[in-house]
Amino acid sequence: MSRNPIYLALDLPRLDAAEALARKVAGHIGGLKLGLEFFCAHGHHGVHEIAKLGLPIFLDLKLHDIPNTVAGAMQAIHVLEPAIVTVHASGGRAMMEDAKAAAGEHCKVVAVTMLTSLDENDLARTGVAGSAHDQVLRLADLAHSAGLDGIVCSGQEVAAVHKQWKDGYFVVPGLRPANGKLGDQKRAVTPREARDGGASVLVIGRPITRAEDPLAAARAIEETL
Ligand SMILES: O=C(O)c1cc(=O)[nH]c(=O)n1[C@@H]1O[C@H](COP(=O)(O)O)[C@@H](O)[C@H]1O
Repeated sequence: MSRNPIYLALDLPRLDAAEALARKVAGHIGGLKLGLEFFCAHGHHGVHEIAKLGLPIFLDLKLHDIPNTVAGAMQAIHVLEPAIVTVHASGGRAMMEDAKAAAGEHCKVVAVTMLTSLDENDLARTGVAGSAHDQVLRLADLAHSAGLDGIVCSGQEVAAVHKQWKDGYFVVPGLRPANGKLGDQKRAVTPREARDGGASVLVIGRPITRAEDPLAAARAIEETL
């Protein structure tokens, strides 16, 4: 059986709580995602502590700056040996090329295309006309041409991206079980739909971390896949 594609988003302010939760659901997930909230609060020390659980670490820092600065940041996180790191595709081709060149040999670098908390109205307000679908495909193409391993997109676009980038690595967040609370997510699909669309990684946070019984929630999601 292939590896469990669920990466639990540990967006929790306390390190001990994050560690305890990860330990509890470890048998029902394939990896752990540490994002901005976690990294700003706990830095390298926090990553080392969570890595002790033995699951692959997805360091979701969504780097977005000039190429030289992003390459320097990538070098600085080398020691943490992340399995996956994110940059923003809108940082441009040179930035993505330099990020990939600076990444560790076994680290997948994936580009965030259009955040799953945005819809087409939000996109228009940033000055980008057209559909979410077109914007994601355009940025996926740019990330591919820059030599990245894959992209981050919503489950609404993943099948289309998969069609044009057969061996890409596709990270899909913004997932909600049927009838799950959306919160700030606007382009949500179920974990099963994302997997069927060709997602390589399913990022799931609040449906597990905020559940009354996180273990039961993780198990129930795993069973739908
Ligand atoms: O890069 C990401 O992981 C990401 C990209 C994106 O477009 N949307 C998105 O929600 N995420 C992350 O995925 C996680 C989703 O969390 P939940 O909405 O709680 O499941 C959060 O940690 C976000 O930072």
